[in-house]
Amino acid sequence: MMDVSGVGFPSKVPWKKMSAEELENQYCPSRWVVRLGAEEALRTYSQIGIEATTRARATRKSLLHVPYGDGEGEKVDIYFPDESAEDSLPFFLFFHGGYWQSGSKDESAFMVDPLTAQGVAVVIVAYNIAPKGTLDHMVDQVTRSVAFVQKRYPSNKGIYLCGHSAGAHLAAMMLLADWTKHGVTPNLRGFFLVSGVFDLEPIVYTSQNVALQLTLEDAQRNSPQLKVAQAQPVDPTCRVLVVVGQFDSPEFHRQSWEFYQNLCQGEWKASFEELHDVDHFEIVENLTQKDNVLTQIILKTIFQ
Ligand SMILES: N[C@@H](CC(=O)c1ccccc1NC=O)C(=O)O
Repeated sequence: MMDVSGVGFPSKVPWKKMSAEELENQYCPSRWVVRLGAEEALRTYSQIGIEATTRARATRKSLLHVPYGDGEGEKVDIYFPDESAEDSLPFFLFFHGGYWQSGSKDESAFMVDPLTAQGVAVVIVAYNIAPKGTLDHMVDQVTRSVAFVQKRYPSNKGIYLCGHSAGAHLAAMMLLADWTKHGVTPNLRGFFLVSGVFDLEPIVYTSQNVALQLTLEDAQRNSPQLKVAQAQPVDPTCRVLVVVGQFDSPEFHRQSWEFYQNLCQGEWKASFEELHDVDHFEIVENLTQKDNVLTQIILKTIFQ
């Protein structure tokens, strides 16, 4: 493909100069894991997620499989701190990753233990992954899940959205949501966008698109990167934290950094963190631990 940036300048879209093989590699997070082989990394991630979910369901007060809509699969699990009023709490919503085609709420309750221990209600959101769901449908589902939490807990002490990888994309789309058609403006106080993808165009040219079937137009319509600098925050004090792991691929680093820069061009109260010594999966696995840096950043943001 042609480099449109001019001779001697690094391209603003380096992926357009990559071979198909290199692009595939850049967008396959498990291949960048250094501590384990790719398959073992994926297995470990899923095992830690399942263990954390089993523990959360056994030890925390919870409401499981609560419908946020009429569609099959439109369910959330809500985990509460012990002995607290259910409604006047900060609510932390988590959207799992898996390239919009794998993962589920039933293996994604990573952060329930350390956050509920500090008085935060945690909501793990399910959405219809591909090929059942299209990306437009997932974005609509996630929007309705956020509106549902606000309607059910109107005296909440803030709604915080966190997503990982593809889930970070879905969370980022909420920066652009039009709440008027949902009859409620959620009390959004913070976003934690962990190892996300914000410009979906390169995904169209990878094997991830076999299940997703994104056209270029679908990808552009669903790319917060192209829109966020022009979007108006509902609440200008709402924090947006963009986080990437040291061992995430260069393309994942570029996606996070450029999204952060676009947030700064708009009126968002954004910050950027590269987390030392973690890969695409450890960055979330470590949220099971209370003394982990990202867990602490999340708690400080909620209780600042
Ligand atoms: N097939 C992908 C899996 C993957 O990307 C992934 C798996 C679990 C949670 C997040 C992921 N990435 C983005 O959503 C890989 O091998 O890295």
